[in-house]
Amino acid sequence: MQVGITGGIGAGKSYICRIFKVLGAPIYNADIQAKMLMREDPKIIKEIISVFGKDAYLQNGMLNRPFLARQIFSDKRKLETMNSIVHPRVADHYNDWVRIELQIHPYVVKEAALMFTNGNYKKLDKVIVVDAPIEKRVQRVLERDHRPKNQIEDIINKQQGEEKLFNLADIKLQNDDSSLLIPEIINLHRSFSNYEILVK
Ligand SMILES: CC(C)(COP(=O)(O)OP(=O)(O)OC[C@H]1O[C@@H](n2cnc3c(N)ncnc32)[C@H](O)[C@@H]1O)[C@@H](O)C(=O)NCCC(=O)NCCS
Ligand SMILES: Nc1ncnc2c1ncn2[C@@H]1O[C@H](COP(=O)(O)OP(=O)(O)OP(=O)(O)O)[C@@H](O)[C@H]1O
Repeated sequence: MQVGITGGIGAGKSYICRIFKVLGAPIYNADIQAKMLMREDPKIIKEIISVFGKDAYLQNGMLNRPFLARQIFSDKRKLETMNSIVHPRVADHYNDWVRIELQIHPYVVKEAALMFTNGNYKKLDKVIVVDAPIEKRVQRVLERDHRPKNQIEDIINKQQGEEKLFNLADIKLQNDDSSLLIPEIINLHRSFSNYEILVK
């Protein structure tokens, strides 16, 4: 079974994935894997340099994340170009990963900020949307990242199309401290672990 976890910036996707991980589920973090491919895949590196210039990488070959973040989160066209370079490769990489993981685990969790606008949710058996009040999300990201507040607002703006489709999710988790998350996640873990048996 393939479970997706999505939600806007700072909603708590990674926080919830850490709990699924403790319960034994393999987690695919699309943000992290995208960065790995952007650093290691020669074809992607070439395309990124041709669009964004040599400043896209630091001298040691690492991604120049603040530079790229300034470029793509303030310019819709550049964001779309970046998506078209990176997302197809992430999709292939995820497909290779999931084939192996599902041989040994009853379910996997894919964490990604984008899942509905690109149609990826259709390949997943269940999708969880994590949500929290906007002020809380901004506050969490201000504490987590060294990111200017206006960039957080830009990102929220760029993710609006995705948020409009959150009603397509199967499960909604409110991560606003108003309810206990861990028992809810343990229940989901139990039902996902038995999903194939119940469906068959
Ligand atoms: C520009 C980059 C290098 C900035 O890295 P940085 O560590 O500063 O930010 P981080 O990756 O944590 O992203 C910040 C927030 O923006 C969101 N975000 C990242 N990429 C996108 C995107 N293409 N569309 C919408 N939201 C995005 C993240 O989910 C997160 O909420 C990085 O975000 C990136 O490479 N993005 C493009 C690749 C991509 O689409 N990744 C998302 C998963 S496929
Ligand atoms: N319920 C919670 N209690 C305490 N801290 C939390 C909770 N949920 C999230 N956080 C913290 O808030 C910050 C943002 O959460 P997290 O990184 O999981 O969000 P995200 O949805 O994965 O964000 P992004 O889209 O930016 O990757 C993190 O520092 C995380 O540890």
